[in-house]
Amino acid sequence: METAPRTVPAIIVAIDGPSGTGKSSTSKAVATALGLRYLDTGAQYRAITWWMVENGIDTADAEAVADAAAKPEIVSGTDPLAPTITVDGIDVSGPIRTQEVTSKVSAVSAVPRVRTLITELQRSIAAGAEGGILVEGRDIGTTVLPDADLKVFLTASPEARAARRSGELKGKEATDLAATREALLRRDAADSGRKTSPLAKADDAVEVDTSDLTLQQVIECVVTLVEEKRALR
Ligand SMILES: Nc1ncnc2c1ncn2[C@@H]1O[C@H](COP(=O)(O)OP(=O)(O)O)[C@@H](O)[C@H]1O
Ligand SMILES: Nc1ccn([C@H]2C[C@H](O)[C@@H](COP(=O)(O)OP(=O)(O)O)O2)c(=O)n1
Repeated sequence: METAPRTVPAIIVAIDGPSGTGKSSTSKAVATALGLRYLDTGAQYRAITWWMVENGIDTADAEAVADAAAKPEIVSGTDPLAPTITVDGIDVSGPIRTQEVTSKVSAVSAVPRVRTLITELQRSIAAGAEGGILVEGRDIGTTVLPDADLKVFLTASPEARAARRSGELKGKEATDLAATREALLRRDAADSGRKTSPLAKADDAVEVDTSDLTLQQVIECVVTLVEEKRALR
C-alpha cells in the first residue's frame, strides 16, 4: 500500500504582551530557528501612525484618522532575519521608531476603522505564509488569529521593561528610567483600556513572565512550546 507523503501543516503562533516584554526579539529568534515567517504587527500600527503625522492628520481626531485610514499602502516583509516595512513604497523602518510616533500610536491604533483594515491585512499575510508564521502584537490571540495553534502571552515587571527600553534608547533620545517607565505604563493603560480589541491575554494562551529570564531562556521556552504543538499534529 502506498503511503501519502507526510505534509506538515503550516503552524500559526500568536505572541502578545505589553511593550518591553521581549516579543520582537523572542519572535524573530524563534521564527528563525524553526523556519517560520515573522510578522511584527506593532510596526504596522506604527507605520499608519507615521503616515498620519507625515500627512498632517491630527492623530487625536479619531474621525479624521478613520477617514484617511485606507489611503496608505502598508507592506510588511516577513523574513525573520530581515523584516521590512514600507508605506507607499517608502522604507519606514527607522522613522516609525521615533518618540513622536511612539507617543501617538496608541491613539491611532484605538480607531476601529484602523483596526479593521490592519487586521484584514494581518490575516491575509498569515493565510499566505507557507510553512507557518509567528505573529506578534497585542490582540493576535484574542482577535486577529483566534484559531492560532499556539498562543503565548509575555509579561514582565514595569521595572524590567523600563530598564530594557531605557538601555535601547541610550545615546539616542531620552534615557531617563522613570520617564521611560511612565511612558510605558501610559501606553499599556491606553492599549489595555481601548474599546476595540484591547491588549489582553487569550484564555487559552500560555503566560510567560520574562522578568527574571534571559532572552535566551525565553527563546528556548517558546521553541519548546512550538515543538510540543508540532509533535501533536
Ligand atoms: N528576557 C530578556 N532579558 C533581558 N533583555 C531582554 C529580554 N527580552 C528582551 N530583552 C531586550 O529588551 C528590549 C525590548 O525587547 P523587545 O523584544 O523589543 O520587546 P517588545 O517587542 O515586547 O517591546 C530589547 O533591547 C531586547 O534585547
Ligand atoms: N496587535 C497590535 C500591535 C500593536 N498595537 C499598537 C499598540 C502599541 O502601543 C503600538 C506599538 O506596538 P509595538 O509592538 O511596536 O510596541 P513596542 O515595540 O512593544 O514598544 O501599536 C496594537 O494596537 N495592536
